[in-house]
Amino acid sequence: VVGGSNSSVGEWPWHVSLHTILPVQTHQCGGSIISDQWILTAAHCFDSFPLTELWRVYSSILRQSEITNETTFFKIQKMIVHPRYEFSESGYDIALLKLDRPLNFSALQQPACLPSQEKINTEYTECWVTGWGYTKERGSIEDTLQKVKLPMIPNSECQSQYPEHRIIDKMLCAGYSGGGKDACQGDSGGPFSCKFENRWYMVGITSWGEGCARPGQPGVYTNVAKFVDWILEQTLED
Ligand SMILES: COC(=O)c1cc(NC(=O)c2cccc(O)c2C)c2cc(C(=N)N)ccc2c1
Repeated sequence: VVGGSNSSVGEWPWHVSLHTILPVQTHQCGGSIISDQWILTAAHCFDSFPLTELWRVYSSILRQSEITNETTFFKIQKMIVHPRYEFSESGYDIALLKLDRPLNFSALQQPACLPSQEKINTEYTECWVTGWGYTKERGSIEDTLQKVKLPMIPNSECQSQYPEHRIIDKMLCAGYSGGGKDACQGDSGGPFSCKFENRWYMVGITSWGEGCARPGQPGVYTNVAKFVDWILEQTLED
């Protein structure tokens, strides 16, 4: 996250850290708890690491330095990448991870609400992106979970800022025209969370952007409301 600040303990209890263990263990992506056994994240996180055995899921983490060999983690029992995903910029950048065992909800690990289909995104005025990703384009993974408040941008305006891309209705955009605040590499898969009537909704999944925090190059997110049917089909079936 560029231009953000440190989160505090339990501020984003649905935000999890996804690590790969080879060649060395590292944080790769964020994810969000949506039920006691399912994590929502970005499909592009698995482009280079498609094997479930390579991944570990850490919940109730504020700092990456909390993670040691003794820290408990979840393994991935099942990985479902959206069938229409090809690469971030073409959309459908969404995946579901079934954990090897249910997690116990607590103040430090609990789900955010899935948005309702009809709730149009323009109603959200209090949205934040969070993550352990880079704080600048040529950056590195942050120790403390960062947060930054971002305004949503109408897709028409976002499309005009990305003339070489197709900004589809299954994407949403957020950021300041002057840049300076944005998600970045390493924040992928994490939540774009919006508070509405005293509840937090998982409105977006951090997906892509041209560089990070550049003026006129907003962040692009998977529009979760457009995938709620798919999410329920895949997770209630089990
Ligand atoms: C693998 O890339 C990502 O996962 C990756 C690459 C990005 N964009 C880049 O152009 C970039 C950023 C930093 C370093 C870098 O080399 C690149 C290409 C990303 C940009 C944003 C955003 N601005 N909201 C969010 C997630 C990104 C994830």
